[in-house]
Amino acid sequence: MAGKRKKKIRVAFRKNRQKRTRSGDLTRQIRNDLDELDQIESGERISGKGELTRHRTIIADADEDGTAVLRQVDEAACLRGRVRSAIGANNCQVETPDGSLYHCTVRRVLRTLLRQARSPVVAGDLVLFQPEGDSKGVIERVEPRHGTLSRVSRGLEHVIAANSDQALIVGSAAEPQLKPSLIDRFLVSAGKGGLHVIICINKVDLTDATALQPIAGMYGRLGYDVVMTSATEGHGVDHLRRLLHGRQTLVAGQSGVGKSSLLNAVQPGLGRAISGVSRDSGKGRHTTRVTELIPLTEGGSVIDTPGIRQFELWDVIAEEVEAWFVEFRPFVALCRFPDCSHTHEADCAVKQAVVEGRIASHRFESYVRIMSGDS
Ligand SMILES: Nc1nc2c(ncn2[C@@H]2O[C@H](COP(=O)(O)OP(=O)(O)OP(=O)(O)O)[C@@H](O)[C@H]2O)c(=O)[nH]1
Ligand SMILES: [Zn+2]
Repeated sequence: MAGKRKKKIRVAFRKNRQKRTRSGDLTRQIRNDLDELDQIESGERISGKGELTRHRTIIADADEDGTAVLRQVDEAACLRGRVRSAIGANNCQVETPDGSLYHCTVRRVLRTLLRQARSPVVAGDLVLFQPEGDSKGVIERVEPRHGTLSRVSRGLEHVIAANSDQALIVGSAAEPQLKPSLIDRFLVSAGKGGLHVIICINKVDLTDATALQPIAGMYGRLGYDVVMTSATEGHGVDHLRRLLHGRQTLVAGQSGVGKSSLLNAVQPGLGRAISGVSRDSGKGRHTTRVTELIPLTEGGSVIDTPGIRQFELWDVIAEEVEAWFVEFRPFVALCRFPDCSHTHEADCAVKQAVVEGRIASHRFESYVRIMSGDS
């Protein structure tokens, strides 16, 4: 009997979908999402026709990048805010423009729609939520995102944070050793996400700074801001503070390079936990576990992210990787084959430029590793 009811519901749902598809107001993304919703509802979750009807009327549109938008939200009853942190869909901190904090959950249908993206709501998201009392609420809508950083996790896109102007990519001169290949991966993702990049090399107190000049100079010539810092000794902190002032900055980098220490130095009193403290208490590394937006008192905000060991790239196609290796550009047109991937082909002008020292060999090695799917 229950089976019969589910079948009826599925048919009604499908008919409705076909009708709307014909009228052309559903994008391919939303059709996929509806398929998934269908599957879920044909399973255990649906409680009755009323609920199905509610879903049907709520689901209206999806933007091309898959960000779902629920058009029929009662905007007058909602507040706007920015997500400070999101630990799963039931635990989001949202800040309104007047500085009030709300502890929000995410409307179930929105979660279902965005399930495939694995990131229904992330730090930095601009949302519309229905307040419940003074400090709680339900997120009804996530505005289309810009300025994102993503990575792949179990084959799915994992948006780390949204709506930033720039990414601060932190590496350390030592402990752990600087990993240019990781920086190069970040550069591709940040470029793809539309973020300006600042490369920060921290812990310069641990090495001879002149040894870092060639690599700093190389990234500088490629057009990235480069800043050398020592969070413990204060070196370069004023420069970094100026670069962050008034902007929305996403902070990323390997674990232990000093991201939290740098933020504490930029804004004294911030009190971000640093790895040394947790190591003493025996809790090991990866101190920053939650991606969190922190307003800066002098204007702007930073989004601190957990350290990332392996930064896999999301859905990058060959042409895109090439686009973010900006120094390849003058040579690409000179390759013998117009679709040259600059890996195995003969008469490749990019490879020739590497041999002649006009492209840094470690940059070319990073490129080859990314193209071969190595992480
Ligand atoms: N010598 C030196 N040590 C530093 C510097 N900055 C940070 N450290 C130390 O490096 C360790 C890691 O610092 P964190 O600030 O926790 O690093 P993190 O990048 O935030 O680490 P995760 O939270 O795991 O991502 C701590 O023991 C810091 O004291 C620096 O400029 N010089
Ligand atoms: Zn080539």
